[in-house]
Amino acid sequence: MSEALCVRDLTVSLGGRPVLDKVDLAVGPGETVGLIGPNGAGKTTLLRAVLGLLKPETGTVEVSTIATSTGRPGYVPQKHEFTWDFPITVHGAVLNARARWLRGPNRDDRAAAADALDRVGLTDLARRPVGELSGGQRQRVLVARALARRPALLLLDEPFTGVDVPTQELLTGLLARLAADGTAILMTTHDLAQARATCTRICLLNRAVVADGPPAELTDPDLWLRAFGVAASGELKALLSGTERPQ
Ligand SMILES: Nc1ncnc2c1ncn2[C@@H]1O[C@H](COP(=O)(O)OP(=O)(O)OP(=O)(O)O)[C@@H](O)[C@H]1O
Repeated sequence: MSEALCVRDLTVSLGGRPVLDKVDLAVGPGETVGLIGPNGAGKTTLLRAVLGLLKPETGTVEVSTIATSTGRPGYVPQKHEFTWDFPITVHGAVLNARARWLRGPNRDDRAAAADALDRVGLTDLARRPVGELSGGQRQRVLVARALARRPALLLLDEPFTGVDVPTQELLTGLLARLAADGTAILMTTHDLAQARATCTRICLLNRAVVADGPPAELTDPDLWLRAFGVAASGELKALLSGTERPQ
């Protein structure tokens, strides 16, 4: 398999209700795919299914073995999913992402943690307890934890939510460098401008895949009507096509 991730015909139900319906999605090395859809569309569920945390009703999820050199894809969850009041430093939280059952960290683990902290600009805060960090700093800890595993497939759940402009720029540059180095990236976002700036492809999801293609090609109002139940506004289309907002 040449794709880092290949999802085929994936159907998932939660609490007896269908949440994903026959989803097909592939992400190749070096691609950055934005998963966009309304609240409740199934974006997080799709990431969780890729991580093997949910059992599909039908369909398959294949993650290339190259993409799992450390066992699983890298995963950046939403900030509220991490226990921030746990008494651990930034360095400890990142090193911990490489923890193995019944063995302490080795030299490679320490080097990977130091490199991940450096990439997200947190080296100076390495000794700070995670509970004392701001929202944007916490987001960077979560990214560093994922990067410490040196994944070839990186999944991010709304990485740009609640972060300031410098942190957005840091993350955008970091994702671009990772993609240039061949990392396959799949991220959910509600930030269309950020998606256009960051993603080589956008997958419009509303339980099923409504469209999948380069951002500039997804300007058909009907696609947005089907994905969000609203017509694509001039602003939305301008954002996606990279043109100025119409007056
Ligand atoms: N554990 C669960 N049990 C039952 N239903 C669930 C469970 N988790 C999620 N759902 C439902 O599945 C649907 C998809 O949820 P999901 O979190 O994947 O959406 P999302 O696209 O990530 O939404 P958002 O943009 O709001 O984060 C929602 O209707 C949600 O209520």
